[in-house]
This record gives sequence, C-alpha cells and structure tokens, in this order.
Amino acid sequence: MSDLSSPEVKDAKARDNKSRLEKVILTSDREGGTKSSEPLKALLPFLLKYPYRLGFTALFLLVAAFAALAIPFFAGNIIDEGFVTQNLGVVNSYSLAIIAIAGVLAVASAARFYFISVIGMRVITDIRRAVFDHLMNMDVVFFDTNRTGELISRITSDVSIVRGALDSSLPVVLRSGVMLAGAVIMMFVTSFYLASAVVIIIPVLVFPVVWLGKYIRGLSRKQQDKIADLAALATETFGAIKTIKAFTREDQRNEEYGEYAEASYQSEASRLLVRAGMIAFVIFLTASGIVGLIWLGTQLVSSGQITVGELGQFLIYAMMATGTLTGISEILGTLQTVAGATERITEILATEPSIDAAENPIALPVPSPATVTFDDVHFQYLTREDEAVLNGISFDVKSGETIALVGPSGAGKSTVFSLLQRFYDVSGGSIRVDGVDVREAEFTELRKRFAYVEQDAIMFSGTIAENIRFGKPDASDEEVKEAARIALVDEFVQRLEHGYESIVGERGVMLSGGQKQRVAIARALLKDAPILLLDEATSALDAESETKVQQALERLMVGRTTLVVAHRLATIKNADRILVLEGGKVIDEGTHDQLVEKGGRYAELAKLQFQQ
Ligand SMILES: Nc1ncnc2c1ncn2[C@@H]1O[C@H](COP(=O)(O)OP(=O)(O)OP(=O)(O)O)[C@@H](O)[C@H]1O
Repeated sequence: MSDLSSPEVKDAKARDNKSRLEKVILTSDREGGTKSSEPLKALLPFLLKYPYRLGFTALFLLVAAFAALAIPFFAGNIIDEGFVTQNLGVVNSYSLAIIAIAGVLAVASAARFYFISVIGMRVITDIRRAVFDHLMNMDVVFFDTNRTGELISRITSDVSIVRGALDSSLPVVLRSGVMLAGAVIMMFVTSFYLASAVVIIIPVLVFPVVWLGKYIRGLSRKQQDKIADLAALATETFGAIKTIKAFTREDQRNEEYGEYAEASYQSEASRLLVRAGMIAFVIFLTASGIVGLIWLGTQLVSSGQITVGELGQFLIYAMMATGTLTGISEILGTLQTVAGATERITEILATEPSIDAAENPIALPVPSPATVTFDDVHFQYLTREDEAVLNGISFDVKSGETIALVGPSGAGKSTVFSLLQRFYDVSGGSIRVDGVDVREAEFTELRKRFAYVEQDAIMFSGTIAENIRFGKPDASDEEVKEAARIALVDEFVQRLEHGYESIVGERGVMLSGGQKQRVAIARALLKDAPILLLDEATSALDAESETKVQQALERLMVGRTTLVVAHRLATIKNADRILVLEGGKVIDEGTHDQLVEKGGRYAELAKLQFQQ
C-alpha cells in the first residue's frame, strides 16, 4: 500500500495512464487534426495490393492517351494536304485512319473506366473492412472515449468521399497527367518556338492552383468534422427518442442539429467559394493563353515559319494540355477533400488498444475449476484518473459458490465484472480466474469462462432465435429451444404469431423488459460458461415477470459459480456469501442473516433496498 501512494509511483502511474489513454483517442479530437500534408499516401498500400488490375489500368490509360494524341496529328495533315494542297486521296486515307484510332480510343477508354472503377470499389471495400476489423479489436476504453456517431460517420461518409475520388478523380488525374505530358511533347514536336511560349504560361497556372488546394484541404477537413458532429448528434438522439419526447426536448435537439447543419453548410460554402475562384482563375488564364497563342501562331504562319495545318495541330494540343490543367485544378480541389477524409479514416487505423494482449498467454485449466480471486485490487478509469473506484479489494470465490455483491450506487459493483472480463486493466493488485492472472490469459479464452447477463438486456435486431443463438452460434434449433424452455422464453414465444422467428426490433423494442431479460438468460444458458456474472436489473418488473425472471435465473445458476450484483432479496438470501462494497473496499462479508444480526452498514442497506 505504501508504495502505491508514494509521489514517485503516483507520478509514474499518471504518466502511464495518460499515454494509455492517448493511444485510443482519435487525433482530431485530441488536437484538431494532424498537420501532415500527405494523408493520401495511406491509400497506397491498399491500391498496391492489386498489381495486375493496376497494370491493366495503366496499359489502357496509355493506349487511350496515345490514341487521343494521334488524332490531332492526322487532323493537322488533313488540313495541310486537303485544304492547302487539295490532295483528296490522302484526305480519305487519313480520315479512315482517324476513325480506326477513334475505335481504339473508345475501347481503351471503356476498359480503363471499368478497371479503375473496380479497383476503386475494391479498395474501398478493403478499407471499410480494415477499419471495422480494427474497431472490433479496440478495447472498451476506446468506445468509452470516442463518440459512436463520429465513428459511424468516418466509416460511412468519409469512406464514401474516398470512394468518389477513386472512382472519378483518380482516373481523371491519371489520364490528365498522361495527356498533359503527351500533349506537351507533341507541341514541342510541332513547333518548338510556340511550345516554349506555352511552357512559360504553365507555372503561372500551376503555382496558385497548388497553393489554393492546400487551403481547401483545411476547409474540407473542417467540413467533415462538422458532418461527424451531425452524425453523432443524430445517433444519440434516435437512441434516446423516448427520453427526448418525454422531456419534450425535440425543439432543443432540432435547434442543436440546425446549428451543426448550418455550420457544416457554412464551411462547405467557403470551400466551394475558394474552389469556384480557382476555376474562374484557371479558365480565364487558359483562354487568354490560347488567344495569345493564336495571335503568335498567326504571325508565324504569315512569316512562313509554320504551316496552317501545323498551327491547327498545335492549337489542338495546346487546348488538350490546358484542358487537362483545368481538369487537374478542379480535381486538386477534390483531392484535398479526399485527403481530409483519408486522414479521418487512417486516424482510426492508427489508434491502439490501451490493454495489451498477453505475449505468452497461459492456458486456463480444463475442466474449469470456476474460481475467482481478487487480490488487493486497485482501479480507476483512465478517463477519470482522480476517482479511485476500487481501493484494495480482496476476495475469493470458490467453485460453485454464489456471491452477492451489494453496496450503494457507484460503489463499483459493475466495475468488478468489467475487470473480471478484462475490459479494463487493474491499476494495482491482481485478478485471477481459474488460478490464472487475467493479464496472462488469452482474451477469448478468458471471456469464454463467463456468461454475462447485463442489467439492461441487450438485444440485436433480428429474430428471437437469433438473439438466443448469439450465446452459441453453432447451436442446433433443439439446443436453442431447450435453452428457451429453461429460461421461460418458450412461454411467451408460443403466443407470438411467428414464434422464434419473431423480429425483436432494434435494441429489442418489440419485447417487454422481462421478456428481454429472459431472452438474455436463455442466451447465457446456451453459452454454458462455468462462471456466471449477473447484473440484476434494478428496474421494477411486475410481480409476475419478476417471478419468471427469478425462476429463469435460478435455473441458470444451477451448477455454476455465480457472482451477482444483487438488487433482490431472494437472490441475497440464496447467496452463500454477501460482499458489502463501499468506498472502493469490501467493508463486510457474511450471509444475509449474519450481516443483519451484526446490524452494520449492510443492515441499513438491506432495510432501504430490500424492504419490499
Ligand atoms: N466507463 C466508465 N468511465 C469512467 N467512470 C466510470 C465508468 N463506469 C463507471 N464509472 C464510475 O465508476 C464508479 C463505479 O461505477 P459502477 O458502475 O461500477 O458502480 P455500481 O456499484 O455498479 O453502481 P450501480 O449500483 O449504480 O450500478 C462510479 O463512480 C462511476 O461513475
């Protein structure tokens, strides 16, 4: 104890807690976004997984670009030979050549479109799966800290933005890049003098475009953050719709949503304004450049330095080049949005669990002795460092014993369950399950030892059968029905039109509180774990439901070691031992009768809590 309270130890622990907490917090929420200028690079590993498809895309891209570049060359020759020298035979063959090239261009463009769109969708699917997989492996602290709606927004809205870019912007950028290079080369081949004039204009266009692009990226990031705020607010609101209606808070929620939506609109409007300015700038400069070229070209034609056909040919190449520049400038704006979105997605991938898996896990003994030991356990939540929830708790639960945890609200009873399943790590002391420190055991193996019945029975959208089968995915229909029968689910299912195939609704809204609890008990029965963690519901059920749930629970407890956060006198009386928790410590221990006789804190609590 003395070690734990020394200032050095406390400092070291505070530092350790801070670094563990930082690992799970999304960067943008921590410091308003990273300043890294290259979040798009994070997409590369996802793209490079498909070298063949990329190869085909590049091939068709080049074929299409060459075909497009060849057309003006023949067109120039048609002008010179057809108009100027009136050689109509050559015009015919050039025309046929142009049609053949157009055919190649058409096929190559279609193939390029197909390959690149499919890669885009493939990459997006991979990203979505990688992010969800990562989230599934994050610990409870992560979900305590980050808003659900925000996470949903990142894996839907942000991922869609990246998808849009891979689908439409990336092909244009690649195509424009190749076309620009090809057009510039052909311009030099056609007229070195005129091409040099163009090369002077390009940087004047490119620099402001790049500079504005960076500015737009900041704005896009802000816009996406605002959308995440919207999603977070909506998710919370829909999840609490009854409370909101009961407290008649619809207007307030509407107002808040309106504020966020307007803020999102404002930041998008400023981004669009900058982009619009950028487009105007580029169009004006390119148009002026073309006029300048025509003027210069006409001088060269009249002085006989180039032919009319060459000037026509050159102008088509110049327009192609400036056309691609206009496209690129628009897309640079889009790419900045994508960079913002990619950043928000990769931030999720960069988070790490605050709890480390055991490096060399120790196997839990088989068969399970079903024992639990708390040895001087200290604990505070990382997110609330100054509040010690458990302050040196020690107790043993023997095989087959039923232990009731009682204590005032906030005493840390549910926390004991979270620690047992290693949702959080203890700050001091140790917890052993079946003789093995929970930090040394493998997560899945440890969690298989427990059947956890939560205070609010959690239901998943789907049927009653699916909800029960959650306890053992490979259970046969017979096993599901058997569990349902023991947990007294069968009784009410019989009365439903679709029986076990009845839909429970989102979060089980179509079932009553007592029915949900019985489904949760059937689920736990099916899991058939050796240790039962039971967080009894505090919400009052009617007498009949209460009795049914109680009966179902008693059947579930048979032959299992049970730890129960008890709110019912019946449970308390049946317990082998009661642990009284208060101020983060076990302040008393014994059977109900012993503790009542003692007349201490338990007697007071019992009087208040279990009078009825
Ligand atoms: N995820 C969390 N993050 C931070 N603090 C938490 C978290 N969960 C619980 N706490 C705090 O830890 C303390 C113990 O909570 P716990 O839920 O274990 O109490 P309890 O004894 O089960 O209470 P009740 O009987 O009201 O359910 C409380 O002060 C609570 O505010």
